[in-house]
Amino acid sequence: MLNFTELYAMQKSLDEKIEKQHGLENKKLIQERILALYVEIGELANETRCFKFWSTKPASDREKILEEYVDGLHFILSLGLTFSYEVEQLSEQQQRNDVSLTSLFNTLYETLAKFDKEKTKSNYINLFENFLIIGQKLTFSNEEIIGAYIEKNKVNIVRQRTGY
Ligand SMILES: O=c1ccn([C@H]2C[C@H](O)[C@@H](COP(=O)(O)OP(=O)(O)OP(=O)(O)O)O2)c(=O)[nH]1
Repeated sequence: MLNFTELYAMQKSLDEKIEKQHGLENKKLIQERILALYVEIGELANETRCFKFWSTKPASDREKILEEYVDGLHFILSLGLTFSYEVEQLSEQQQRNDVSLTSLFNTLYETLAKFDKEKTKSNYINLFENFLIIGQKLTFSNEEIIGAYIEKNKVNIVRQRTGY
C-alpha cells in the first residue's frame, strides 16, 4: 500500500519554494492547480495513445508515461495540501480487467470535474483513488511511482533554483 505522508511533505516544500520564487506566497491557486491537473491527465493519456483509434503509432516508453503520471500526482498532492485533505493511505483499488484505459481516463476526468464543483474531502479521495487505478492499469508498482515522484520533485526544485 502506498503511504503518502512523505510525499505530501516533499510536495509542501516544493510548493512553498515555487510560491516564494513567483511572489505568490499563501495564494491558494485553486483554479490553476485544477486546470494543471486536467492538462497533466491529458498529457498522460496522449503518451499512452490509448484513445488514438486512428493511429498505429505505439505508446511512448514506460519511463515517459511514468514521468507524466507523477506530474499529475504532484498536482493531486498539491490540491490535498491546499484543502488540508492529506490522506495517509488509500486501500488498494479493485481492478476490473474489462474496463479500458480510455474509460478509466474519462472516469478520472469526471471525478476531477466533480471535485472542482464541490471541493469536499470525499470528492478528493474519489479523485485520488481513480488516479491510482490508472497507475495500476499501467502496471506501475508503488516503488516505481514513489521513485519517479522523488526524481521529478528534485528536478522541479532545481528548475526553480535555476529560474525556470
Ligand atoms: O505549484 C506547483 C506547480 C508545479 N508543480 C510541478 C508539478 C509538475 O511536476 C511540474 C509541472 O509540469 P511540467 O514539468 O510538465 O512543467 P511544464 O512547465 O508544463 O513543462 P514544459 O514547459 O517542459 O512542458 O511542476 C508543483 O509540484 N507545484
